[in-house]
Amino acid sequence: LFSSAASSSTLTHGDIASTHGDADGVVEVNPPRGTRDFPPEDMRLRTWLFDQFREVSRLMAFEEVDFPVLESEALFIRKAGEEITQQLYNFEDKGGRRVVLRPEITPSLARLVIKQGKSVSLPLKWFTIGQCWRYERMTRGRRREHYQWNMDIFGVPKAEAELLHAIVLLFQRLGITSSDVGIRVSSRKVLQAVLNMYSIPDHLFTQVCVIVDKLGKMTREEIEKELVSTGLSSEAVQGIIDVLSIKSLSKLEEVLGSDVEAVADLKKLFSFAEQYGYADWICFDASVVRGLAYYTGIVFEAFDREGKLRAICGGGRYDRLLSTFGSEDIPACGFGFGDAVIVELLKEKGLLPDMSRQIDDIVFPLDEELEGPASSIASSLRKKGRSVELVEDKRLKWVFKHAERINASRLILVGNSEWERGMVRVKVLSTREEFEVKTSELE
Ligand SMILES: CC(=O)Nc1cnc2ccccc2c1
Repeated sequence: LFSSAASSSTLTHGDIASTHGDADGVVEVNPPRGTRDFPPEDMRLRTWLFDQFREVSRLMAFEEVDFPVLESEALFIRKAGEEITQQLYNFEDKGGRRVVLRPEITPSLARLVIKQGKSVSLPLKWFTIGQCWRYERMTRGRRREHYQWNMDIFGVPKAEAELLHAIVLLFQRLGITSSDVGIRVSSRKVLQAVLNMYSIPDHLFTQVCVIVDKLGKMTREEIEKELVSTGLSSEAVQGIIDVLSIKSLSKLEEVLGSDVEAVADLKKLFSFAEQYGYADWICFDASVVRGLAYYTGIVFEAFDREGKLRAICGGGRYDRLLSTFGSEDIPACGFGFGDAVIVELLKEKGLLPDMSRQIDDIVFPLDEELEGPASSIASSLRKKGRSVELVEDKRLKWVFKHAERINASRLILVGNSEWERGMVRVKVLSTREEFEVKTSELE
């Protein structure tokens, strides 16, 4: 393309559009289906949200890690029928390798922990904010990508209370209260205990979890049908549904007995919640199982108490994930917090922060031969840490309007008469006060 065009006088739109554009020559300006651009205003909101994620990670003394968005497909092949593994954004690369755009972060975390092996001392407290992908038939018009904040703890058999604290701290930073949002907490060991009561074989456990996670999204009949199709007896199905509708720990204790691990774990967690001071944020709800196959213990998800939105975040314990990758197991727990539902919630609650631009100084030469001096003023102010916009070949009227639009604190006008006296004119936009100052004393 460029070689042919370069031979002619200049590269024209036609040369490029004919290769990249469609009939009328304009290239498709929208991003691929199900994906988003982040123009400045949207990017300011995203940066603000991610800064809250980072600050909470710092408060919790977690270390930041990162991974490629591209991963081996093998990391996500699981047989439990999860929606997330049935919508892999997968393909074969030019080297014939089966790869995916990752649908979640946890398997990458596990891979790095295994790779780091002996060279890292436990416990590990790692966080990352990363884009995740799914290839969903656009019939449902849902997004194919989102960003997730992940917080994970490796090497601590009981650390879920720390994760819940991180989630509560995040909500509090955003101005969300425990009357806006709750966190449903349960344990997969509840379901384990029920399956044992009906002597259902262990290999059905993850499948049953994935199915009952759809409680509330599918009708009870559909769930019962799916459970029966995995080979469960109808009284086992009934027993599962009955236990999963329990909403109090004391009721659970009555049904399962107090020597069941699930009950002991949960009672301990709820007493820790009192000590952390977030007890009014959490509630026991046996129907919480979460839809990922690898959870083995405590699971939780945050929800809006008005019940208008999907889960805001969710997570749990996954003590057996590393052995599914052929490595020694290490106790682990973590959560994922998406960038979509939380923004919907903030909009609902009128909690979106002011996202307008803000810069410190606009520097404007009042005529052409002062462009040099204006650049030196801008340079010295930037060295002092001021954000400076250097404006040129505009009319003064435009500059005043522009200063208002981008919320500049000051307007620095470089004019001939002042410059000859080693001065510049400063206009403080908030107070309208205007004064001259020695160039050398400007800061
Ligand atoms: C509300 C939303 O955007 N959800 C979403 C969007 N993209 C995803 C991509 C991968 C996995 C989960 C995803 C979830």
